[in-house]
Amino acid sequence: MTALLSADDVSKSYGDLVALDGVSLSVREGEVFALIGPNGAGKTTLVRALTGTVEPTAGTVTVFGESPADIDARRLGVLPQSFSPPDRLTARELLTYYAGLYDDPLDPEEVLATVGLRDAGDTWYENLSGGQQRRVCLGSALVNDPDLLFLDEPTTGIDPAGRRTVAERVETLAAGGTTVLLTTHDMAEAEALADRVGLLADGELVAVGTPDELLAEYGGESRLEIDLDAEAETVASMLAESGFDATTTHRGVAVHGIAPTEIGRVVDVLDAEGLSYTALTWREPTLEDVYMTLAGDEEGGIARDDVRSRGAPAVGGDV
Ligand SMILES: Nc1ncnc2c1ncn2[C@@H]1O[C@H](COP(=O)(O)OP(=O)(O)OP(=O)(O)O)[C@@H](O)[C@H]1O
Repeated sequence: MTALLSADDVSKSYGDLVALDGVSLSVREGEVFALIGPNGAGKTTLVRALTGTVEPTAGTVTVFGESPADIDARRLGVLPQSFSPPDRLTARELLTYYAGLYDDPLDPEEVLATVGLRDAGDTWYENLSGGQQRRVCLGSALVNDPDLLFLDEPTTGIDPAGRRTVAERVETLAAGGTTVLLTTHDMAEAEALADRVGLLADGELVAVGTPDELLAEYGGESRLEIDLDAEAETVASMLAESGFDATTTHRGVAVHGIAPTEIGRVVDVLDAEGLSYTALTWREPTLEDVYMTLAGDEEGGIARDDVRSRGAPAVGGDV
């Protein structure tokens, strides 16, 4: 498939601060691409470079094969991280206004319903809740039915049901051929929605791949988590004496490198030693584990230099 959006060795500095450091990335037509990474990693700066609102210090960006400055803005939908529409217009008036900027927009009523605001359509923007305001802003990015949609933290402040609505909308748009690049701190959202995920840290793209590829490479093993009343160190060493790879966690003990069929053997050891536990949970790796491995070094993840020496950033396909 064609690369609809690409960044080639893009860097951006603000004085001495390097916000982006040689980022290369391409997003294919119809793909949903999620950018994840810690606060200050450079996600918004990359979105702004891709949408042409920030001029890279070095490197090249192309959108629809052209420089962002030359493209037809009507083909883009952009939800910035912070966006302040006029306060004293209602949700309906705002979406009608934004629709009026385009030749062939979606019906504002339909967009209002899509973002779950039909009942609040006549409320001034300033009187909407934070999540409702975010929904209006999202609606404004959808109203021109864009070919390429940038969503910078679209679900921040939106409740779980609303997040599901947004996810369903993104899935519908992607199924209809819209290309979506989103940033998020919600790892479950990224894992569920994205065809590929890119992790930015300190301005560098540390890894790119499908969620499955990233999980296989950086997610670690499945594990059995045991919530304990007893002393975790004692339980971990007893399990270790029985040949299990057990480590302590904040809730008890985790047993690594076993198959689900071996859970009974662990329980046998606990029972034989008279150790009580409050819960046993089988845990498959998630994108949050990937994130902690790659970007959680301040919280105990591995150093990114180690990751680079293991062949990052791309774990599968092209970057
Ligand atoms: N206009 C600017 N002037 C100076 N520094 C900036 C500017 N915009 C961003 N930065 C800096 O660039 C770095 C990357 O910021 P950016 O907003 O891209 O991060 P982010 O990954 O989107 O963070 P968050 O998850 O908190 O939204 C930060 O250190 C930020 O302070």
